[in-house]
Amino acid sequence: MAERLRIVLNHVSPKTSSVTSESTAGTYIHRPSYKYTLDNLKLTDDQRQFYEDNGYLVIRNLVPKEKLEKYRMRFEQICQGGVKVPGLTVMRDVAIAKSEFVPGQQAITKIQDFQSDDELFDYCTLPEILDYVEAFCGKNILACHSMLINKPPDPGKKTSRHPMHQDLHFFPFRPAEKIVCSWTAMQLVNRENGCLVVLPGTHKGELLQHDYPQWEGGVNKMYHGVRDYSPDQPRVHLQMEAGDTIFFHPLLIHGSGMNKTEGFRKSISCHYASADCYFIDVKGTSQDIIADEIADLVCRRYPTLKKEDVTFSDVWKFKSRPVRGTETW
Ligand SMILES: O=C(O)CCC(=O)C(=O)O
Ligand SMILES: [Fe+2]
Repeated sequence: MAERLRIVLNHVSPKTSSVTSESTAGTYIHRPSYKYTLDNLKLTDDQRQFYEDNGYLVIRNLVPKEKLEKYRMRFEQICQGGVKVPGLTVMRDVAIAKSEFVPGQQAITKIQDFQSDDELFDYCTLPEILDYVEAFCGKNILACHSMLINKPPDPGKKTSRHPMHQDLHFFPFRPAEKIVCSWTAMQLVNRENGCLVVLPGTHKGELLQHDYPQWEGGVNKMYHGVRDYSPDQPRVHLQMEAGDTIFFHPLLIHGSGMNKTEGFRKSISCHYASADCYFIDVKGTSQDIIADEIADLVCRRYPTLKKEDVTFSDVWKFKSRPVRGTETW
């Protein structure tokens, strides 16, 4: 009987590796072992297995176009200086003097940390997205890192590229499988304007050493890349339409290409973590350099703070907001 059950279950679920456990009734049953996803109602078996194997999943047409238009308009208002958002980080391109909205100012490549702006933070609270996030983080979800990325037309120096990296490099919380990024294209994003590039399966590896790449034309602030990255590994270029959303694991190696068009390429993203995540001390690890850089940035913004008082963990706790469930860090 047990042998027959084993054969039947293996036959039904040939793609999932299985572990054998003994049920209370004493019968051997087979449960698929999943490392990167939780039991959930949202993902189909194929989607779940795809994420397990590849470390990412694209859901087409997930975010309504009207929402994207609202986020775009809010971004424009912020860039024009009409709205001040407390805590917002504005990043400008190293090489491009021509801004999209305010002539004579360095181009804004990214705004980060819009947790205190209800209009942009609306993206991080969308039920369409959180229903998927539950499959990775569980029921108590914190939005911990929000970004709107505005990849500028490349000035010919290739500075619009985003080096290949793992997002976990920036985070002092674990476990990695309880963290996920949602990244939504706000327009057509393709190889011409610099789509996301991923190395499937790299989420199964370790957190690697990151540095600023040695690029001739300069590198944008915080654009750390994987050291000794081998460009020969299989890579996938993800062409996406407005509203298409990718969910990906924080160890997945990814980056984005040069923007060869005349327009700014826009996407919006949020990293989520389970409220059950715990903090680690990054002293003496490969994350030391990013912790130090972030502490410098915070001290420049709040000059009354002393660097030794700014802990990497506190910065992340400060930015994070519960978006499903009530638990927090
Ligand atoms: O949108 C992009 O170009 C990629 C951005 C990214 O991966 C990041 O900021 O961590
Ligand atoms: Fe990233």
